[in-house]
Amino acid sequence: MSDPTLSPAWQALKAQRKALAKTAMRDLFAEDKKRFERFSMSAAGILLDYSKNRITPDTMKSLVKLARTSQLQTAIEAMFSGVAINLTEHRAVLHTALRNRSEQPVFVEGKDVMPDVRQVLARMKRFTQAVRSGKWRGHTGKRITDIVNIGIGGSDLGPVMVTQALTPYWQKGLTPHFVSNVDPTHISETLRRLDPETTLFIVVSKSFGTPETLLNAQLARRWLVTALKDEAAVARHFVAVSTHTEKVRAFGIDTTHMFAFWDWVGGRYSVWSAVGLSVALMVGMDNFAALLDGAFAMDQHFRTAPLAQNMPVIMALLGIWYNNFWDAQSQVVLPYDQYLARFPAYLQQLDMESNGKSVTRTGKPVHYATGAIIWGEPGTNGQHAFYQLIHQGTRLIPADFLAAAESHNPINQQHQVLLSNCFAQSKALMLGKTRAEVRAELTAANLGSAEIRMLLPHKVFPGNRPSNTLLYRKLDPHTLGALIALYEHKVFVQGMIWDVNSFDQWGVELGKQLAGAIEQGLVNPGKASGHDSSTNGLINTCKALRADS
Ligand SMILES: O=P(O)(O)OC[C@H]1O[C@](O)(CO)[C@@H](O)[C@@H]1O
Repeated sequence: MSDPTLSPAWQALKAQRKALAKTAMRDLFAEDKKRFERFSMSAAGILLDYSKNRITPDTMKSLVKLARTSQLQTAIEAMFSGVAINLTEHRAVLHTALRNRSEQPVFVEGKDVMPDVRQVLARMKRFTQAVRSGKWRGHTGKRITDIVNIGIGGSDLGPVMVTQALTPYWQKGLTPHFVSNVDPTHISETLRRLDPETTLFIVVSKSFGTPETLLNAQLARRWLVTALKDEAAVARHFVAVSTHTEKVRAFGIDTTHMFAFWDWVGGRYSVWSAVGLSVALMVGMDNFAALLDGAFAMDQHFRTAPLAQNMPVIMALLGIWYNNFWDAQSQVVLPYDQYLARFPAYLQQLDMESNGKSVTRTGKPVHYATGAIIWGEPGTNGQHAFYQLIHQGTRLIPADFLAAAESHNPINQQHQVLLSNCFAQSKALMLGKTRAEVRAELTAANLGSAEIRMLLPHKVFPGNRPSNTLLYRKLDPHTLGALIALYEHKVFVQGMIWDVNSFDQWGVELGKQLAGAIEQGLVNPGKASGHDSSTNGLINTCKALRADS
């Protein structure tokens, strides 16, 4: 892949950015009454309104040209058809096969993976039915009431986000828990509330070598065996999800109670596999299948729609527009949907672990910005916390608003209040409030001229702050599946254009390596001296503080 910044499309975009520097979106809206129709589209039950962006039809044309320059269509086909596009790990990237609801085979190194995918789904179905119906019982014969997913990163964030998002579909009498942090407080506080006789642990780890997960799983295992006074109890209370049968066996989980997935599924793309077992237990396999269907619908759209009408492509290109041409450093995600409270956290891993890279796929340093900082909170909470900075701060922060037209909890008019806040925020960000408007308002409020002069600069909103709005009927499993797939593909498109490998994560390794030596320093007696002075100082102060207590 050649340097994207050298392409004519990149150069055209630079010129357009200059030309648009003084253009206000409020004027673009005034000039074009059809701006919403022009810059909105629907796919898989989701409407994307991208009219409140600093774009003209020419901008979009150049952005699409940029995508073409990156041979995006070829790359999309390569991903879907099992080419080993994760070059540093020599792996195919096939989360799309996990939700391939067609009869089409998907080949990895000449082998159709679909029979294995379907077989695991069938096993998940049998298992979830057994637990949900009470056929699968704990060691002492009691029904399972609590499910604890032990995993971290992709083995936690997907399951927890999706489970929470689908709360209205939960089976009565079952409660989910998620333990991820190696901080013993996390597992301890969870176990404190649980009854070992009725608790089922799902240990989820692609590698089955992640210390956080294994330590927490060992603690849980000890807690169970101590309480039930029988090693054999593990068989009825522990299942595993992993790609590593041997390691699961070595840990002491019967591999007949193991659900497999494959190394062509990245951790942060794995909720569609047996990694989603906690989701399937809570919402049932039919709803899990609807989640897969929704993702498949978005996959079909992504694979077949022309680039200019392709929702993930448009979102990716808009992200690049702000990231690389307007120097935006972050992207805020604002779900006006309480069920999506963990969606920003989920997207942080999806996006930042995928595109937080500074070398190209062939290992050359990049000289342009890549992955944005992703953050966010559900509306309206964010409004009362950090929106001040988005509206009047010095930084440009493109926003994604997400909202459902219909609530699962239609009480009084409260959902309309939520929606009106959502639409008002994107309108306010786009319009802003000019000096003249503020002056007129203050004058109408009968303020004196000195007071008006003092207040005026504080009350001006620059506006022209970009946002997308994603609107759907209701947050059901199908819609959620489509929504997640939309963001997955957005991340992929950006990675292709930036020419980074979105599917490895070497950046998490160094800290893991160093933690081992530091742990020795904390555990061994005597003063630590083998590190830099800061690290030695922290270890030794920690020991001194402990000795004093
Ligand atoms: O599922 P595993 O192998 O325990 O890994 C957990 C997480 O750790 C990471 O490798 C990064 O620390 C993530 O990519 C992954 O989702």
